[in-house]
Amino acid sequence: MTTNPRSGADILDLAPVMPVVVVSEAESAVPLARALVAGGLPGIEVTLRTPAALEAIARIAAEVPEAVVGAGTVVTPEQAAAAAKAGARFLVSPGCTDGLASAMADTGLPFLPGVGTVSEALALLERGVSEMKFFPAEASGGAAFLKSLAGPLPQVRFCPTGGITVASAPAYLALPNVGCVGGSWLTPADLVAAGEWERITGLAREAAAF
Ligand SMILES: O=C(O)C(=O)C[C@H](O)[C@H](O)COP(=O)(O)O
Repeated sequence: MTTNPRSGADILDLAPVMPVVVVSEAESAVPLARALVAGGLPGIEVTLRTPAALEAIARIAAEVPEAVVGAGTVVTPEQAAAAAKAGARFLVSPGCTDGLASAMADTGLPFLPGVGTVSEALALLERGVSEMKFFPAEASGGAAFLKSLAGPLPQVRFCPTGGITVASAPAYLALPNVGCVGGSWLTPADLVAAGEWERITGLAREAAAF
């Protein structure tokens, strides 16, 4: 069984790539998680964008103990609590407010709050948070932006997400302040709908080797 992450750093260290998945049917959650784990990616961010998301998190937590399932797209305090109740082992948000950061901290789970600017990163540092999601990565300046931050803010490590592909991931991962990258390219909707689990394992294996 994979160890539960206890800090933001533990989340970043799960694997080079964090699959960001949108689950439309709760029935696909378990085989999807198994396919990613088989490819070497234990950490899975299930976005709270679909009605099936909380059920998907609960099923993965109960049935795939080798996976470390987290909730993504946490945008309200209520969602943070609901995701924790469903069995999420970490939380990820695309942006952050004081209220959301407090709600995520109150769950006792490790979390990666989202930032897109230096000032947002500074606000989180003031709260003692030094691991963050950088979103939307490509649209907000990409690897060049994060490279610029490594000088003034060397204590912050990021999981850039948003527009990253198998081709652009290595440039991010080469930076000292990037722990892992997030992306949805590992679980294309058509492969999930068709139950093409072996092909998803293949995409995961390629990413796990970064
Ligand atoms: O839902 C969230 O919480 C987000 O922050 C958005 C996702 O992380 C990105 O949509 C994934 O990015 P793509 O790999 O470009 O699909």
